[in-house]
Amino acid sequence: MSQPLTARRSEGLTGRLKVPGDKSISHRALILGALATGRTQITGLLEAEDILATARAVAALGADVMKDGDRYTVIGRGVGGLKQPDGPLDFGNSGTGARLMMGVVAGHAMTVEFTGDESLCRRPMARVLTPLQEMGLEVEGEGTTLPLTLRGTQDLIPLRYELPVASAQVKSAILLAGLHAPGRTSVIEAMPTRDHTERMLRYFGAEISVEDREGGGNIVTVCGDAELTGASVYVPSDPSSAAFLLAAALIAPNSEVTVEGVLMSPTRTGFLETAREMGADIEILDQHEASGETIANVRARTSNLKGVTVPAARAPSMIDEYPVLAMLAAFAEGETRMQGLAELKLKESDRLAATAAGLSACGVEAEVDGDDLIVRGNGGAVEGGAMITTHMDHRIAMSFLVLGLAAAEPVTVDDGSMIATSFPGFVELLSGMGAEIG
Ligand SMILES: O=C(O)C1=C[C@@H](OP(=O)(O)O)[C@@H](O)[C@H](O)C1
Ligand SMILES: C=C(OP(=O)(O)O)C(=O)O
Repeated sequence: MSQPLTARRSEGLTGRLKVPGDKSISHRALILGALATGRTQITGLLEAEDILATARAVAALGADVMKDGDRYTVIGRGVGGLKQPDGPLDFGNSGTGARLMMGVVAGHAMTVEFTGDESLCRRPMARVLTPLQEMGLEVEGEGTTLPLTLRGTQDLIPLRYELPVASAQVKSAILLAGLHAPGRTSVIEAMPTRDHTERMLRYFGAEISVEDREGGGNIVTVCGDAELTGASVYVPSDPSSAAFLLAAALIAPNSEVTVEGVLMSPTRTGFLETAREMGADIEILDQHEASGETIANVRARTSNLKGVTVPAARAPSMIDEYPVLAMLAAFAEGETRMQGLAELKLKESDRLAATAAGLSACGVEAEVDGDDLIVRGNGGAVEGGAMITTHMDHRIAMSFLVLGLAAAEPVTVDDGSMIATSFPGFVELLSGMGAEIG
């Protein structure tokens, strides 16, 4: 059942708060925990629908997943040791969960049906299936969208693969399959994407190397027949979730908000870099290392913003933040052009089209020009007063609710229920900052 939500113009948003754990690291902690021998303890795991779907999937494959207070424990079955599940694996709305687990199932002699919700069943899977089929995975039928039945094998062949799209999900699926293949599996990426799989694999004891690729990017190589050992994982706050609260503070008058313990991996900080180029008053405080990642407190204050050009090369480091960046652009003076965003058409919805349509409905000049998104702000005044179609997309819902906090008229999103897929507590945290939302 859809749950409309409305945000009204609010002033003086303030607070020092934490957002839930990083979604990418949470998926990987559960998956590597299941593939390791022994006990993996995870603190700060994101308890959102996408992650709970991955937890159910690894449990269906034979790992023990237990919760005790705010700590999760996974008892793994070792690389190649998972068992045939009794029924289909349902990944709900989550592209990451489905695609990474395809890499895992590829390395086991089992037949597994993968499925998901209406949005996930529209998303392209060939990008993962093609390299995994080269390694030995079999796919029943001709389809390349879920539901799909996959047959893995214990005799995977190692692969050297050049990514045709900048995608951490594809890279990770191949590396996870590579754990099961004898020899070295390499993924060549022209643009560096988030590197959480590589970092965590090394932390769990896999042999993995990252070399510079000539002309830019990386060559990531994992050694097969790997053994992983259970470890303790701390999940820092998700920078993609933090971006919504920081954006709200930047556009709502008289606001100052600090988000604590945010993951600051350079593969994830494109939003902060771009917002600063737009003139945002953002400060990075108390930066330090924790569990092999850099984290910091991030403070944002109401700012006068100006339009900028965002180069395509920055896209992987802020791929999920473009819809909310577009909301900042709506309040900026002048044109913001976000370049090279073909991948955004393939997310939970076509985010380029959904963002441009929603902004136009709110009286903001916005258009899609090929793979670019263009937003023309007029320096602070946004009408609002629209009902936004979210197309089962959590980030579209959250972005337009943020816009509504600073628009002249209230903004309603047709369905806020999908927010729970990545950011449980979003509405409550904003309310706690003084926002009129509900
Ligand atoms: O690897 C990951 O955890 C993710 C990678 C990105 O997708 P792509 O790999 O498709 O760019 C991102 O959009 C998604 O939210 C999480
Ligand atoms: C694209 C996203 O996630 P996924 O691909 O895992 O569904 C997202 O969270 O914005």
